[in-house]
Amino acid sequence: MSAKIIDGKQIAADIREELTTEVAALKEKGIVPGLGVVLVGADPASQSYVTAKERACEKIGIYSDDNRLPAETSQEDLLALVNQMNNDPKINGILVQLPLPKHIDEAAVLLAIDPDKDVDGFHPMNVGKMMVGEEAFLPCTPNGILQMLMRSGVETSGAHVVVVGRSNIVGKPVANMLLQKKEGANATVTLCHTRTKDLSFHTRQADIIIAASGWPNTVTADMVKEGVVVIDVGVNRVEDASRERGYRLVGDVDFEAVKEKASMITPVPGGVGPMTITMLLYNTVVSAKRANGID
Ligand SMILES: Nc1nc(=O)c2c([nH]1)NC[C@@H]1CN(c3ccc(C(=O)N[C@@H](CCC(=O)O)C(=O)O)cc3)C=[N+]21
Repeated sequence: MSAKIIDGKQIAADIREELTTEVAALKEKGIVPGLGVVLVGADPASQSYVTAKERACEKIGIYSDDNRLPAETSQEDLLALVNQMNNDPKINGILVQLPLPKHIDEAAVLLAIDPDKDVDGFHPMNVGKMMVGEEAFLPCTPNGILQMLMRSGVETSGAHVVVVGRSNIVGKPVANMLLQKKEGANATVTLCHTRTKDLSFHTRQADIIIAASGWPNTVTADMVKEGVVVIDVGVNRVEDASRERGYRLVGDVDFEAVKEKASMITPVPGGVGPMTITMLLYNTVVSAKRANGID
């Protein structure tokens, strides 16, 4: 039997509709949520993500301040811009697109963002709060994954979740969030990575697999049990001359084969990606409300 496809685009559209209503109500009170976006350099994938984020802001009524800086921008200049946004009352959220050029210390930049405007949830203050289960801005991709599971009726409580990939922006935080003692989490979590011995031993035990390795075909059909729920976080560009853009997007999972064994699976594109952007909008609206003493 073929898996039910979890439609990330549709779930994202549902949440964006809720947010649009909320933003309109804020506008009545004279409040316009604002997002400051910073992109350093001209990486094509980063450019397309940032453009998608700005378009999404515009669509739901969030003001976005677009800052595209040359790759040679100094760390000092970048920190000055972050500081300026920290002090700008029109800006409720700050997003510095990662990765940054090698000459810039990423950790120093993330640390410079006001934790109350850190809508990416990457500041160590928010990472720490998330870890201990305190209220914090939650990172967008992991939070999008939890929302997708919840809204698709997937039971995480007591489920064995196997996460593949230990990045700071997906693997580590999603593992942490799923083991929190709260609704929509309460999972038993195994976190696998490049040094894991016998990856398929682990993935075959999984009720839910979250693939965030950054490589196509990391998870193949022989590595999963019948009925597994598969969340594919990968966004890999593979050359494809038949496409207008010259490439197509594939995830980290062998979708066509795995979907024959899974009970539910997310596609790429149209899965986790649209959820990531939506949770960024969500955090920005929450931040604007907090800044104005609402909630
Ligand atoms: N500070 C920071 N915050 C991030 O949230 C962040 C980042 N840096 N660096 C890179 C990753 C990656 N990321 C994606 C966002 C949207 C899609 C997305 O919308 N993808 C569409 C397809 C987009 C396309 O066609 O290219 C989809 O999967 O359907 C994917 C990936 C955010 N990231």
